[in-house]
Amino acid sequence: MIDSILVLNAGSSSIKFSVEAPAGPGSVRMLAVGQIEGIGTHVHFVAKDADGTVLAETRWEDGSGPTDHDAALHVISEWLDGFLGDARVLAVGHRVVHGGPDFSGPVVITPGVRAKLRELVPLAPLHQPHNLAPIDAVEARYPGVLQVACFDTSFHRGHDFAAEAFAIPLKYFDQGIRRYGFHGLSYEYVARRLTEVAPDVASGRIVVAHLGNGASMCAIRGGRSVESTMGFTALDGLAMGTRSGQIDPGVLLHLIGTAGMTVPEVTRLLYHESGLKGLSGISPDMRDLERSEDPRAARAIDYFVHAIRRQLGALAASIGGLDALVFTAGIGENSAMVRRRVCEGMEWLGISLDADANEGNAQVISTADSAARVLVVRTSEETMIGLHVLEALEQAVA
Ligand SMILES: Nc1ncnc2c1ncn2[C@@H]1O[C@H](COP(=O)(O)OP(=O)(O)O)[C@@H](O)[C@H]1O
Ligand SMILES: CC(=O)OP(=O)(O)O
Ligand SMILES: [Mg+2]
Repeated sequence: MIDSILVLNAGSSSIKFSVEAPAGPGSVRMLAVGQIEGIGTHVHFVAKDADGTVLAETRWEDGSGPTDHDAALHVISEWLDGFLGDARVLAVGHRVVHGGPDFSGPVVITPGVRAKLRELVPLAPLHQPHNLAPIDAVEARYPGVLQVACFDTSFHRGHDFAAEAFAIPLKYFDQGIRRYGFHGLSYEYVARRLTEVAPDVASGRIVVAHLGNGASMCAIRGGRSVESTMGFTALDGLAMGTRSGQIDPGVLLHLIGTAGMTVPEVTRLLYHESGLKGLSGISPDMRDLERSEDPRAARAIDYFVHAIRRQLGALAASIGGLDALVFTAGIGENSAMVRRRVCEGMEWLGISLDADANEGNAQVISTADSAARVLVVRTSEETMIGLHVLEALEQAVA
């Protein structure tokens, strides 16, 4: 087995991983990739090799599978132990959702860094604890190995003040109460992929819709992030699997002030009980809602699509038009229905969808004469993390 870089990516409903081999300066070769997805709903483990051949797969339909991130990490570690055999683990890269004001790029994890990342747990309760737990597990399994944290927030640093600030007194901005934006590793990867799959528009005005269990959108111009729908936390913007997305802060004042709810209760409401799950009363999982004939499922999807369309208009305004719209992540890559409904009636923005290409999950799903290109790009936060880790390894030996 080849000396490898291990990548771990804990999302809100999944843990994804990959094993990458350094393949010369600035490039990695994927040896294996896998995930446990559907934590909390239909939990499913799969690992594949570079050709997509399934190396291992388990579906637990009877509720006996891992029910939380800790248990999911255990399943993945056991599989990785067998896969890696006696290979040397050169370094481990972790997705860490919140980098706060201090981390604007990947960082080698030291006890001091680890402590700072722990302080950010309240700002990303669905992610940060699950991003940090594997750091300790890896240190116990491979003592002293180089570990690198790669942040969802980094790609968005450098936004203009108007896109980064809240209109509250400036001292709060200075205290770090800003719009950080998330899913940055995914957007960074998609921006790079566009230079390969759509080089003529890659440096233009792009809106990327990362629609997974967590969902956000990003306006990109000249390959750089200009604006994100997510803010101080990964609660803002679009409605998500279990998160509310944008909400009038007056609602929170009412719930806490007049209705007497506690902060932990409101936290639970906004992070765990809202979004598609809260609106439908059925499931946070888009696949369940697409299958359901319950009108509440249809209304939850209506809300999800409406929020995306509204943000698409807003983000196109912030970059002065639209050269390409890109769909990515679990829903964006797989739900032709959501993509179709987002694009319907968007001719005013230059979008003309090719219905057959969309149904067939093609890479380009706009018509040949569409003024704005519409694409489906499979994201890989893991590849982006692998590349960042490789840079850190090269710096460590330089
Ligand atoms: N074939 C599919 N059709 C519709 N939705 C899908 C499909 N496959 C996955 N999804 C949705 O993708 C979401 C999970 O996306 P993912 O990017 O893996 O999430 P995470 O935010 O945990 O990383 C779920 O809502 C799931 O229903
Ligand atoms: C930031 C975020 O919401 O991530 P995920 O979509 O992986 O839950
Ligand atoms: Mg994700």
